[in-house]
Amino acid sequence: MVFSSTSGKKEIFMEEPKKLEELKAFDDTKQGVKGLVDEGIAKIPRIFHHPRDNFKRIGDKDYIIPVIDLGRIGEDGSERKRVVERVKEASETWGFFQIVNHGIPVSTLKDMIDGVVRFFEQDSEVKKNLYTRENKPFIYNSNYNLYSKAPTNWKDTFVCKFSPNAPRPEDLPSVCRDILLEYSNQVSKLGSLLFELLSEALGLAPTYLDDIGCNEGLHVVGHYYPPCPEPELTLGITKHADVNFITVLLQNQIGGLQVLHEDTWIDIPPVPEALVVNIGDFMQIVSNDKFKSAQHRVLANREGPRVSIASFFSTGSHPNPRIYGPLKQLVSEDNPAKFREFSIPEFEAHYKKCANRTPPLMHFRI
Ligand SMILES: O=C(O)CCC(=O)C(=O)O
Ligand SMILES: [Fe+2]
Repeated sequence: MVFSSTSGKKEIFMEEPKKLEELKAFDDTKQGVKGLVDEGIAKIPRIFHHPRDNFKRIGDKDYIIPVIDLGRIGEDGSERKRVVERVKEASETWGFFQIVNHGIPVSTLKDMIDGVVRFFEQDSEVKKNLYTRENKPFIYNSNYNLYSKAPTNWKDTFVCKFSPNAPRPEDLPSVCRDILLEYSNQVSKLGSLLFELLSEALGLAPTYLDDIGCNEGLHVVGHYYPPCPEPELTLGITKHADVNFITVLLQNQIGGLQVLHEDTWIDIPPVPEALVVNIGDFMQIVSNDKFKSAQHRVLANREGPRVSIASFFSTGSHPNPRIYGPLKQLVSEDNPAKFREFSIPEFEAHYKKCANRTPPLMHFRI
């Protein structure tokens, strides 16, 4: 499962509701936001207008979010301890950190970004044939929740589902098939290491989170944010939290990603060769609020395209008999469970019905 949720607070999305016919006309082009930019529009359509918020903004190339070097953790026990401590602190404070020397070769990172660019910049008549809102192993469209009340984002996206069921190679587009297979393989190994470090950061055995199925689902999502003629009117991705265990994000050099921390938007600037890791709602729930699933967003940009690849680690899909809730080891009389337990089918039913109004963190909170 991969989901994301917008804030649970009541938000005024637009002065007037989005008009179905405008959404449909945009969807029917099958050319996404990139198609609008290719046409040379100078003003963005109304469906992309977002409300402003009143949060402060700091950052602009300040490296506030920790950058953690994973380089020597295999060789040196005391180095591993220090890394686990930093992962713990970042997960508790920010819900976000960056990692360097993470084991994925720089050439693979570069090839993956190039592969996403190749996909979105291929011949539009060929790409059009892949545009879909059906549940397939590889889904390309613009705004998976286009027809919801949420504002429309200035981006196009593909989702590729790698596990629990691996796609057949022929399900993947040939322009980026090889690198998608290579990158997913590498990021999956990195995910296992991150779950070990996060387990240790919670004071658990290294395999604990893996054993409870946090690492069974992997979706690799390619985002393409075309340059925007009126970036102050819209967003690349509206404020949301990720509804999974963790996300590993590769971004190109354009920037725009921000995390909301105590009513302030903080930039997460691109660091060469680094990957961004963020905690999702499920991790906040199993950690009983110790780790934070932080709200984040992406600004639209005059420069571009911004390209990012988000790898979502989550539970596998049906049948998953496990019950999720705060881990028994992390609750006590003094620190009682802050969420009630739920099954995945129960979670999915809730999500389908009203995720955008009540994110799971609020719905399952005691
Ligand atoms: O593109 C980015 O930097 C963020 C993507 C993101 O937040 C998401 O896919 O959930
Ligand atoms: Fe996200």
